Order: sequence, then C-alpha cells, then structure tokens
Amino acid sequence: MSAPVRDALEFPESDRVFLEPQLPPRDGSTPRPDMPFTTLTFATSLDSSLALSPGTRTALSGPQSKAMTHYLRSRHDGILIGVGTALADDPGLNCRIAGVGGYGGEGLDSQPRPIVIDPSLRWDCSDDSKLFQLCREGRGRAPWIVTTVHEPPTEKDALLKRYGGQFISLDIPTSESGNHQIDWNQLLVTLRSNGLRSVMIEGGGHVINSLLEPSYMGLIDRVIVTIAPTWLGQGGVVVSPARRFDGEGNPMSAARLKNVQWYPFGEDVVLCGQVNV
Ligand SMILES: NC(=O)C1=CN([C@@H]2O[C@H](COP(=O)(O)OP(=O)(O)OC[C@H]3O[C@@H](n4cnc5c(N)ncnc54)[C@H](O)[C@@H]3O)[C@@H](O)[C@H]2O)C=CC1
Ligand SMILES: Nc1nc(O)c(N)c(N[C@@H]2O[C@H](COP(=O)(O)O)[C@@H](O)[C@H]2O)n1
Repeated sequence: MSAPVRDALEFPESDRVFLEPQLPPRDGSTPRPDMPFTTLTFATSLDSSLALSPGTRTALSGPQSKAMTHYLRSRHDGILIGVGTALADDPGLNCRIAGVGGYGGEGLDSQPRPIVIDPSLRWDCSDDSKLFQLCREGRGRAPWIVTTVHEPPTEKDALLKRYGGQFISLDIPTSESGNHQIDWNQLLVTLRSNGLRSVMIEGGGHVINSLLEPSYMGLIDRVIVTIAPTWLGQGGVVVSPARRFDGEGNPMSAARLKNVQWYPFGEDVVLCGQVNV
C-alpha cells in the first residue's frame, strides 16, 4: 500500500457518482463553443452568508463537503474569485484531492488555474502569498489576474511570469460612476480563448450577486451550493441578488433553480441545479 500524501483529501468513488451529471463533460466539449462550461459554487450559512464579515475568512464546509469542493476543483480548468476574496482569504485555490498533481499525481495534473478579477489592481500579491507558496511546492498553478489596467507594475508582472501566471488586461468602457465593471460575457469568452474549457466561480458576494443578474444568468451552466447548518448572523457577506419586478412593478423572486438535486454530506447538504432563465 502506498504511503498517504501530506495534506491530501479523500473523496470516495461512491460520492463521485451523483456529481457526474453536474460536471463539465470529460471530453472537454462546452455548451457554447466560445465559452467555458461555467459552474457557480460556494458554501453558505442558513442565513445566506458566505463569511462573518467582508475581509474575514470563514470556514463553513465540513470535511466531506470540503473534499467535494476539491473534487470539483479537479474537474475544472479554472477557478475564479473576486479581489475581495483574494484580499480576505489569501487563498490557495489549488486542488488537494489525493492523486492529483502535487498530491501523489504527476506534475500539475488536474490542478485548476486560479483566476482573480482585480480591475484596479488592489491585490498586493507577493512571493509570500499562499498561491505562490503552492507553486514553489509544485502543488498549484500561478494565477491569471484579470484587470482593466493596461500596464501593470513591472515587478508584479515579472513575479507572475516567473511562476507561469499572467495579467489579462481587458478593454472596458468606464461607467459614469467611474466603476470598472467587467462584462461576464467578455470575460468568459476571453478565458475560453486562453484555453480554459471549464471554470468554477467560487465567489465572493459581489461576484455571485452580479452573476445572478438577469443579463448573466444564462451563462451559468450549473449551481452547486454547500449549505452548512449554522446561522452566521447579521453583518455577513450575503448572497442576495438584486430583486426583479414584473410588468406591473410587483416584486418577483430574483432567481430560481430547476432540475434540483440534494445530497447530504456529513452535517452539510449540497444543492445542485440549473438557473431557470
Ligand atoms: N463561503 C464561500 O464559499 C466563499 C466565501 N467567500 C468570502 O466572500 C468574501 C468576499 O466577498 P466580496 O467582498 O463580495 O468580494 P468578491 O470576492 O466578490 O470581490 C469583489 C470585487 O471583485 C471585483 N469584481 C468582481 N466582479 C467584477 C466584475 N464583473 N467587474 C469588475 N470587477 C469585479 C471588484 O473589484 C469587486 O469589488 C470574503 O470574506 C470571502 O471569505 C468568498 C468565496 C467563497
Ligand atoms: N467550499 C467552501 N467552503 C468554505 O467553508 C469556504 N470558506 C470556501 N471558501 C472558498 O475557498 C477558498 C479558500 O480556498 P483554499 O482552501 O485556500 O484553497 C476561499 O478563497 C473561497 O473562494 N469554500
């Protein structure tokens, strides 16, 4: 019997069966030719919070659902977060399932590409960032940072390139408020043209709520949510997309899932579905 690999997570074969219909096809095909298969996935409390407060890293998933999330990471080419999450969590964004590259497997096999949306370059990533530590250990890929800045600082550019990452600069019109809001269609097309066939979007609140706006809902192929049996209380980072109104101005629900399936994982439950557009 081979020795256990340091920090590796186990996700049993029996638990993989139910997830298969929810996952990007193994042949790499995509529902739309110019975009990746896109999964929206996160862990939430009973009061729809992702974290105790903006800027705080909060563990919600139990061990089994955490292993499930890492299995999802192994099945996607990319894993995307907003800069708020990068600043709060200093995340690793690698896959720690036993058998993938760096955890008993070859090279960086099945390690997803981390993608950070950072329009005005607020994330001061350095050599000490968790992501780069994992790169040095051969346990994760270097990030792609999506920005609207056209000439990123030379030393950051060099740092990223040293580990095999890159800045991706997008041209976007600046709104009247001065906001650099990136269009999700443009972003996903760009990721596909950079070779990614599947992307899982993990958060945080701003990212999830904006993707659940009516104009973007059709881009999400699957939603996979871990629900933990806890209330985080008021003041958290909440998933609560903007409300919609019918033709007479009456409020309607913001979004709803169809083809829903539930699976218990330890004390958590995992909800899978498709956005009903
Ligand atoms: N429980 C869970 O599964 C997760 C929890 N989190 C938590 O969420 C919190 C962070 O959430 P937020 O503060 O809402 O930050 P966020 O991670 O959603 O990032 C928001 C920022 O990203 C940029 N951004 C995102 N979408 C953009 C777009 N379309 N165009 C231009 N810029 C865009 C903007 O600069 C925006 O201010 C953290 O506390 C983190 O721990 C984050 C991910 C998953
Ligand atoms: N699935 C899940 N459960 C939780 O309880 C979480 N807090 C998160 N957060 C997301 O995972 C990232 C951390 O990843 P690493 O463990 O550092 O690789 C974090 O940044 C959020 O995107 N997810």
